[in-house]
Amino acid sequence: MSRLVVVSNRLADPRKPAAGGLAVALGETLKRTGGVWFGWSGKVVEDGTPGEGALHVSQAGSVTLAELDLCAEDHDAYYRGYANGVLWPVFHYRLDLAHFESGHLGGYRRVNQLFARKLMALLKPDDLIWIHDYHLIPLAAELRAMGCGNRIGFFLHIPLPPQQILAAIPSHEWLMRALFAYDLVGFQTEADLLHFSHYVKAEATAETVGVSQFRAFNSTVQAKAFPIGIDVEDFQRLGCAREARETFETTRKEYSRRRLLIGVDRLDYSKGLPHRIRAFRELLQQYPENRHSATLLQVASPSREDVDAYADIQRELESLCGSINGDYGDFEWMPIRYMHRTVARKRLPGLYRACAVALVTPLRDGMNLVAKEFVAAQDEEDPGVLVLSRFAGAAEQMKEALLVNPYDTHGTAQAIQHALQMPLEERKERHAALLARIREFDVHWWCRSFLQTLEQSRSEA
Ligand SMILES: O=P(O)(O)OC[C@H]1O[C@H](O[C@H]2O[C@H](CO)[C@@H](O)[C@H](O)[C@H]2O)[C@H](O)[C@@H](O)[C@@H]1O
Ligand SMILES: O=c1ccn([C@@H]2O[C@H](COP(=O)(O)OP(=O)(O)O)[C@@H](O)[C@H]2O)c(=O)[nH]1
Repeated sequence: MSRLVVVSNRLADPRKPAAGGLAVALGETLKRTGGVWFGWSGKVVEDGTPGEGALHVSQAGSVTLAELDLCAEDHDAYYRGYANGVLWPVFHYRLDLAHFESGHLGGYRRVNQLFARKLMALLKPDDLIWIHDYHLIPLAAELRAMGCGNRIGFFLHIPLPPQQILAAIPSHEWLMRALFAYDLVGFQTEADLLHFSHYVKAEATAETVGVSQFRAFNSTVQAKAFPIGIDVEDFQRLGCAREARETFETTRKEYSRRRLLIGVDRLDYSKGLPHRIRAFRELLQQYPENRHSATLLQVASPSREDVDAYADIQRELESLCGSINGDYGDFEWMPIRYMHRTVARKRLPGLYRACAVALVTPLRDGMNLVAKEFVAAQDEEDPGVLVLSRFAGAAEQMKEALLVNPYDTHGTAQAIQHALQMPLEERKERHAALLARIREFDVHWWCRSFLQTLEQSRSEA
């Protein structure tokens, strides 16, 4: 069997807990398969030379970690400037937040070339290479230019927007052409795949070959949707451990007279946090019976704080929470408990289980693993209800949640009220259907089906 080489910007020791869906999912995948995990070390070297970086190789159980340092100039242009200042907002349909600067694109290309050079030195001819996410779209093209003949797959963890939005990126042709250096490109949803298909047909006169192959630029790439999942059993085991049980008990005790709602998100404008808070205010306004009983626990995990748009969203969120607590709260009850910190993963199952309703209401999200974790953590005899944005990738698979349009404040408030009032039988039915689906399409299904398809593209070739 081929060795698996996973490449992503963010990596984490798979033996330790991680925040952020990609690190969590890849850690769980690699713990099983073993192999190499190559990525940025998380270290930024002040005064380092652009295009250079030290590589640190270490062993973490069955996984070899290969971690690359980046100099401050490269990191700023590649991660903050291009990946999170252009690709993240545009791919989340937020052209208004994108800042196009040619220097950032230069840094993005330089870091992808550096990744390619350092990775080439570690590769064996039979390795199966799996590259992840928007930070590294051109990596396969750089590797090919250096003579790499291995099978290379790519998975995009974030949405792919419609052609007209993608085309606003000044270098969109170059970026999308780079996808044709892969053997297989995976998306989170059928909607993303459709956008890819429209784009390559309209902008690159691509032809479809067979069911899921696209031919353009003298290359053929296979493209398919592989919705990412979680390790349901592992998450449920985590829920039985001491820390999760303690969290459950203390939360239940502390809020014994309340109905709890939970939100767990990175503090990111794509997560729709201000919209959610406004819908919660509307709930208190329209359905006053919830005053003094409903409490929203909102975890907002710090993220990308050096990008301006993230500082803006933090200010907006904090001012909204403050104004609702000021308007509605009293000595006995505060409507919102807002935490600007990362909650340890081992505590999350207990927190989710203590809550009657989860609010997962992004304006746009690749998948959203929190939605799946909330379902996995519930007591099957008395489950909580998931209120889920129709614009999260998870909505394609999780139709038994209460699907909402987060831009519709009134409709979202109505759905929250429905969730709080839902009879036990209906909760159990919806939960059982959701649990069955996240079990069937778990993280191991995701990994297996992607890698089998990539392997098959090898035998076809
Ligand atoms: O690495 P950061 O800049 O700190 O950001 C954390 C990760 O955020 C994004 O996660 C996405 O992947 C999840 C798993 O597939 C998916 O459920 C979620 O909808 C996505 O937003 C990003 O794509 C990762 O690269 C980041 O590491
Ligand atoms: O305080 C926090 C916030 C998030 N997470 C984890 O980070 C991941 C977030 O993934 P998701 O797909 O929901 O969104 P992303 O942050 O990747 O966009 C989930 O596994 C969460 O359990 C965590 O452990 N602690």
